Amino acid sequence: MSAMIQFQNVSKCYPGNIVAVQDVSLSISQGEFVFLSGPSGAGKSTLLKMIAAIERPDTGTLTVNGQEIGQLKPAGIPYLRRNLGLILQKQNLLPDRTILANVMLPMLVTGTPKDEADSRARAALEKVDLAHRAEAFSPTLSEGEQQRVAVARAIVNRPQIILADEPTANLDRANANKVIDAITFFQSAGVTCVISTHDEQLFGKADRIVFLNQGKIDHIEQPMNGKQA
Ligand SMILES: Nc1ncnc2c1ncn2[C@@H]1O[C@H](COP(=O)(O)OP(=O)(O)OP(=O)(O)O)[C@@H](O)[C@H]1O
Repeated sequence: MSAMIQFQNVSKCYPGNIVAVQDVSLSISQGEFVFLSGPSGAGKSTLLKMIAAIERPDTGTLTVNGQEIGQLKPAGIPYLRRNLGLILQKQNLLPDRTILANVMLPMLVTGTPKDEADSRARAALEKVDLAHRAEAFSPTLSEGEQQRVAVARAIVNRPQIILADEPTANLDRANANKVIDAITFFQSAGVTCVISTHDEQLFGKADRIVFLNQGKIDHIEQPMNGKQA
């Protein structure tokens, strides 16, 4: 399978000489489900931010869907992001719009006709088991339900890649599983998923778990066959 995301000897420092990522080489195939794990400060969020071109590598090359992030011109960023579904710990749902309107928003921004946006948003809410709350406002939803809305919002534009930064932090087991199961549903349809997590109980659901420590890859596990790479 072709590489959807390829880090080659990538390093990244923040101002003040803070080394966040050090010489990381990692190839993620199209349709793969990868968890990034490791202690706080290990560099998980920084890797995700570089894939989304929120940060750029200082050295090395990072290629996402055929585009080299370090060479990306400002005009190329919306195109890259159009193919990414981002799920963050805090979802930033608009509190004064319905759940349906929140999920429709990314499609309306990219010019999808309203009727189509409406039906695709309802279908996405169905997938995260929230179709019955379409007309509700986000402050009336539990944190777990809001996170599932964020999953629906991230996938409505049919991205090729889903990036999630600790999407199950602060959720109880049942809600954490629902969030991951919703993401897994889209991954089974061929979407590449890269998710940072501390939650070891989720590890069995991934193709690979990349353990980071102090900005470097410590080791990689493949839970399906128990092999260590
Ligand atoms: N904007 C920033 N400016 C300066 N330093 C930063 C910035 N963002 C992250 N860092 C530092 O870079 C290192 C890697 O941080 P990063 O957020 O990637 O780690 P993480 O593995 O995602 O941690 P956590 O599990 O706590 O979210 C840390 O030392 C962090 O303090």
